[in-house]
Amino acid sequence: MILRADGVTLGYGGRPVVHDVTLDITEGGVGLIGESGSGKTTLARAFLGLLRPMSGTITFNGKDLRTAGMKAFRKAVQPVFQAESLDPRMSVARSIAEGSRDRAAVPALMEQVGLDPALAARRPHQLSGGQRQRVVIARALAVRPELLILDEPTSALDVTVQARILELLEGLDAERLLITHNLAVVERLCRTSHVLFAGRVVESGPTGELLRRPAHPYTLALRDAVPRLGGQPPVARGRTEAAPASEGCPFRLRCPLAVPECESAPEPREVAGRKVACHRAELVLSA
Ligand SMILES: Nc1ncnc2c1ncn2[C@@H]1O[C@H](COP(=O)(O)OP(=O)(O)OP(=O)(O)O)[C@@H](O)[C@H]1O
Repeated sequence: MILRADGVTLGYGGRPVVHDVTLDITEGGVGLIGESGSGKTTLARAFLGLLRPMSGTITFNGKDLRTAGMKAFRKAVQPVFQAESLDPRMSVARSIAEGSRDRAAVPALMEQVGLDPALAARRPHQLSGGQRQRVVIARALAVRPELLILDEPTSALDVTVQARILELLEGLDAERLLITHNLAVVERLCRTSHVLFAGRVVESGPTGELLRRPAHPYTLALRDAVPRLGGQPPVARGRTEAAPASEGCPFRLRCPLAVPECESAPEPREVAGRKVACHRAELVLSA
C-alpha cells in the first residue's frame, strides 16, 4: 500500500494552511511533528480523503484519491483519533463493530487490544481513559486496515497507561502515520519523521538522527523544549512567540541563527542524510 502526497497545498475557505507538501508513507512508521497549528491534523485529514487539496495530489497505490476506488481506500486507511471521539451512547461492542458490521469478531478484537470481552456492554463513560483508547484502536482494526492514521493517540493518558498503549501500537501489523507533539512517542513508533512549521515541511529524515542531531533550528528548538527528568530547564532560543514570516524562511523571525539570506525562502536540500529547508543547516548540525 502506498499513500503519497505530491506538492499538496491544503486550506480552508480558500486560505492555504499547508503548503506544497511532498511525502510518502513509508514502512516502519511515519511521524508528523510540529507545534499546535502547524498543519498536522489538516494533512492527516487529507490523507484520510476528508479534505481535498487546493493543489497537488494525494495518491493511493498510484491513483489520485479523487478517482481511486473509495471503498477499498476507506478500508485500507483507518483513523485512530482521541477516545473522546467515541459515541457516548454506544456500547463498546457496537462502537467496535460500527465499520465492519461484524459483531462476531468483537471478542477477539477486544482481546487483541488487551480489553476484557466482559466489558463489551459498557458505555465509554464506564471505562478508563486507557480502555477507551483501546476501544478506538479495536474499532480501527476491525476492518483490517493497512494503514492507521493516529492523531495524538496517547496524549490524554497518564504515563504508565501511555506506555501500555504504545506497546500495543508497536505490536500491530498495520503501517502508521502518527501525528504528535510528543517526541518520545514519535521516536518509539516512527522510523521516519517530518517536522512541520507553519504548514511547511522544514526537515525530514530518520527519526532518531533527526532528534539526536537536528539540522533545522526549529527541530532543535522543539527537541530542546522537552523538559528532561533531572536535567536543566529548556533554554529559550530565539523569540519563541514570533508569528511565522510570510516571506522568506517562515521560521526566520524566531530563529537565533537568521541572517539576511533567510529573507529568501530556502529550498529543501539533502544534508547529512535528511532533507532540510534551511540556509544554515550545516551550522545547526555542528552546534
Ligand atoms: N476547519 C477549519 N477551518 C478554518 N481553519 C482551520 C480549520 N481547521 C484548522 N484550521 C487552521 O489550520 C491551521 C492548521 O491547523 P491544524 O489543526 O492542522 O494544526 P495542528 O498542527 O494539527 O494543531 P494541533 O496540534 O493543535 O491539533 C491552523 O491555523 C488552524 O487555525
